[in-house]
Amino acid sequence: MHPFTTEQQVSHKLARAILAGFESMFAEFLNITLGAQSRFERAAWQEVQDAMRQRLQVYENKVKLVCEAVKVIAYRELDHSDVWHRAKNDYAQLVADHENALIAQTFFNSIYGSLLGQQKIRDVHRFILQEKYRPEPRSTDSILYQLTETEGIIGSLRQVLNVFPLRIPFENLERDLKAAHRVLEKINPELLTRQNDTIEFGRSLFFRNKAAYIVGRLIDPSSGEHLPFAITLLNRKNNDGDTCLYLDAFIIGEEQLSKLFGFARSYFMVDTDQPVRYVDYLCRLLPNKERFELFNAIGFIKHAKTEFYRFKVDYTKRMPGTTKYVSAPGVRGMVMLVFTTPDSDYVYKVIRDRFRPPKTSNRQEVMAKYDFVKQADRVGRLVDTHEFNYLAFDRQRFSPELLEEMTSEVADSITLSGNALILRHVYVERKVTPLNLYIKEASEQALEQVIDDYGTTIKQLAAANIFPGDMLIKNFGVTRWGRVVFYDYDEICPLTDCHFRTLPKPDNEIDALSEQPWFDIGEDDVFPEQFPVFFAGHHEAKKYFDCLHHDLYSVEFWKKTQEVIKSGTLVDVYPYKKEWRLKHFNA
Ligand SMILES: Nc1ncnc2c1ncn2[C@@H]1O[C@H](COP(=O)(O)OP(=O)(O)OP(=O)(O)O)[C@@H](O)[C@H]1O
Repeated sequence: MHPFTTEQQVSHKLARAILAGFESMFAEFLNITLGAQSRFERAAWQEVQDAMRQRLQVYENKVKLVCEAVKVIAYRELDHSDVWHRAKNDYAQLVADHENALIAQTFFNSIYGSLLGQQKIRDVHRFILQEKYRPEPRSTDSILYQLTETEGIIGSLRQVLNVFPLRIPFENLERDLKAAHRVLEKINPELLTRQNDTIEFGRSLFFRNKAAYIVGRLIDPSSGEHLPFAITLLNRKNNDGDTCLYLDAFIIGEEQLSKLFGFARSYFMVDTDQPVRYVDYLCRLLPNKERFELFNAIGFIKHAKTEFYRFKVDYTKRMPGTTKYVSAPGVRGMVMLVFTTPDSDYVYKVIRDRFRPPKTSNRQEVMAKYDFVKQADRVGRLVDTHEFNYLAFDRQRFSPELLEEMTSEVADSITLSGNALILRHVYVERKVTPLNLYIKEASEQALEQVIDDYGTTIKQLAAANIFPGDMLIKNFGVTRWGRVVFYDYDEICPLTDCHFRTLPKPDNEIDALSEQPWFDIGEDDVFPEQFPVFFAGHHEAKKYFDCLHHDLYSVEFWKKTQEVIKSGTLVDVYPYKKEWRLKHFNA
């Protein structure tokens, strides 16, 4: 007698097919990641950009393929709830001892969600909230090296660097170590006197853009206190034309490391098949970062969404009953309805059903712009977005004003069902202080600093071939570290698509006095001379900008930047302060 019913057999096949799909997805993701070292050694920066984009596609492409296979396997039973319930249990058993069970479970959720429509999703069919599917702490020994500091911190630094067998030699390691000594003397002299600390660091390098990082911590064995660090390796050609390594920075402390893992930066490539353990470890180094932020930082953006959902549910449970979702502070968007709670670190952005004039784009175009940002090198200046479909909220948690606005402005994106308000489509972003609000409260010194950084942001984005489109200061925000970032993406585009022009001179009085443009303006035309309008009503801010970034008003600046981009030059952006860069201390 056959031990299985047809339905049981189908469930088991589904579980196996999805697991095979997951393994194949993971292998592709890993293969691209494993190439990071060679791309770094060859200084193949264009390939670095291409690989980053390619890796972002792997998950969704694989989900599509597996869905097709699953449709064939499931056949008549495709929408049988109990078949999927059993498939989930079978899958749970198959991945019980899997190194990356957590990510594999997310993959199952993605397949189920894609095939059955997110609306049908219930917890019995996916791995999210049940306690038994929550992450358990595991040992991180297998991903770490430990050394005991016997020759002082600089000697240990030499030992750490020798652990990684890169194909290119150091240009002059002793010079760099001396420079590191001088930096520490200035920034943290106490560290130079420490003895017998344990130095612990990840076995895998973290690659991003043109850099490779060693990430770890110094542990004081007597007190158990620890201090996270990152070592930055860069490369360049020496006088003989050979590509050589050099140490660019030895960054120490949680604040510095936190900036390195900031939400406006691109994703790291960490060549490991144990990413979950890396996240567990990074959580130890950066206790102020959430798990989903760290999964995101190393490129597991789909699994980061599962972790975000857990975080959101737990956070909401802890929220006092009186705390409500309200409109985000700042100027209301014409395209986006944005809400948050006063204490939350995140905002939710929903595309409005109708855009207010003068906006002329549509939902698809806006989504394409947000997608463009996801694929771009965000150079630490574009806030990362997490796109969700069918994200559920407790309706009681919305303030009456917001609920009213939502039912009239984003009715196409919400479903009200009992106590739940389900957002069919929403972007989640890290909350920052809108620049227009920040400058109202800023001291003279803070104002000068932030306006300087606003100009630098525009320049860094330009160098990375990104034109924000709408550069009004209300569209920029300030992070808790005082960095300016951009968050309004509906007019963003590649800089090389823009046509920069000088304003034509009127040759008669009627034209000169006209309030409307009297000359033809193409869709891609941009007139930098008009940029001072971004400061409408902020005279002090404009004064600093005029002084520090006057070049942004000239067509020459923009055209020159376009030429540099077209020549294939990729911008250098350092995710740490100048003071930490050793080059300033080289003798
Ligand atoms: N990440 C964020 N952190 C804090 N506030 C934000 C964030 N994103 C948006 N906001 C707030 O929501 C408002 C509208 O957001 P956003 O600029 O993205 O919408 P929009 O409709 O595209 O705007 P616009 O009408 O300028 O095109 C902002 O002015 C700001 O006050």
